[in-house]
Amino acid sequence: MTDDVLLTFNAGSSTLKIGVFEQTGRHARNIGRGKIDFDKTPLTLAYSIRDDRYEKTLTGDNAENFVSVVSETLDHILGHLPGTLLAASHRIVHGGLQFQGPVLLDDANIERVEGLVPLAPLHQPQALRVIRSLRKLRPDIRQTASFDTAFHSSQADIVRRLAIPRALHDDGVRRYGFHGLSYKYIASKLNEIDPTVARGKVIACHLGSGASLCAMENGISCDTSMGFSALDGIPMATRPGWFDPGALLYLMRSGLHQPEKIEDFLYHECGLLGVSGISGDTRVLLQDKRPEAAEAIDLFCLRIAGEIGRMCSTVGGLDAIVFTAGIGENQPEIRARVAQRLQWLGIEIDGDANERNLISINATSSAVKLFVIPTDEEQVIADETIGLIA
Ligand SMILES: Nc1ncnc2c1ncn2[C@@H]1O[C@H](COP(=O)(O)OP(=O)(O)O)[C@@H](O)[C@H]1O
Ligand SMILES: CC(=O)OP(=O)(O)O
Ligand SMILES: [Mg+2]
Repeated sequence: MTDDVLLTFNAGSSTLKIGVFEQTGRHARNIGRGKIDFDKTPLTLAYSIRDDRYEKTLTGDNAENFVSVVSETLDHILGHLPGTLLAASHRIVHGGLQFQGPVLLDDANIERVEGLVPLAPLHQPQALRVIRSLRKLRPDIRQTASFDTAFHSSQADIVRRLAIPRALHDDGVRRYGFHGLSYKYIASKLNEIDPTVARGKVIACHLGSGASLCAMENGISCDTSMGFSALDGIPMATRPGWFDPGALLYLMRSGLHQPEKIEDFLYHECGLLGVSGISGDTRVLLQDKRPEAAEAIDLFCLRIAGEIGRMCSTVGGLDAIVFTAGIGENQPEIRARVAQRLQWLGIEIDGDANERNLISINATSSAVKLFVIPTDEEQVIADETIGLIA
């Protein structure tokens, strides 16, 4: 029997990922994971704790009756927890200027998080609906928040500045950057794997359906590819990455008027899906023989390599590249193509190690080390929570 158990919630656009952790001193140890996939019907909660696996069909509905989804999920998991619940902790994408580290979610902080919805209109509400439902169902459960933007608050003011009038920057129109919980995990894991390299200049590539890059020095964020919103930077599954605002003005004059339509276009119709016309999933595109599929992958790799080049100039060099998240951890072909485009930096990949998804994938002669490190945002949320309430 464990005394204190933590639940983490990572609410994405199509999934709710759940982590179960036990507190061991000042650390959180993972003992379970679960997921609800909102694209699948009937809605099913699948999770495991230690060696036991559970699956439960939910009667609640993603859109209509979300409180009931949370209620059923909570009842089920609480029934199988090997201890008492210390806190329910959430990944929140946007912390704005206010949140630079984890916080307790009291009513005032929930209001502040709510106030940031316009900055992350597709991500923030996903976490908030879980938080609000839990608050309603079980106000006695302590809730905490860990922010994606917080890790980047170390960046120099000039890196965070957009070239627009100063007053707008002061009002918060600036580059924030995201996927910070993932980068924090990568920085700490790299420090275990290769402490010398971790003290140097490292570019981590978080390549999931949302994708970004982060340049770090001594484990501290110095630059990142996402900016004011999670639309900026490199192309993603269905988002374009940097996209000339002049082209957007042109589209608006040509009939794309309503903000909701523009938002839907930018978040759901561009990126790999838009370029290929086939899919936003690299697994599908790499199997497809049509030239549009190959072109989408090629553009993705070109833009990743280009962004790495730009960031080398921010930190003044490069010691290692780390690949992570769904694509970074599982797609050797994409890692190989990015590395090939960076041969001018003295980068050489070890083809065999790369194919096998090993942790270290550079050739011994490579001027830059290359790593594949599976990310774990839930672990960071759990560790931050223990630090917060200790
Ligand atoms: N097992 C896998 N093998 C190859 N590619 C994968 C695998 N899993 C995911 N991917 C790729 O990663 C993407 C999803 O990454 P993930 O990090 O899970 O995204 P997110 O957390 O943003 O939903 C998929 O669209 C696909 O391109
Ligand atoms: C910030 C962001 O893009 O997150 P995700 O990758 O979960 O969509
Ligand atoms: Mg993700």
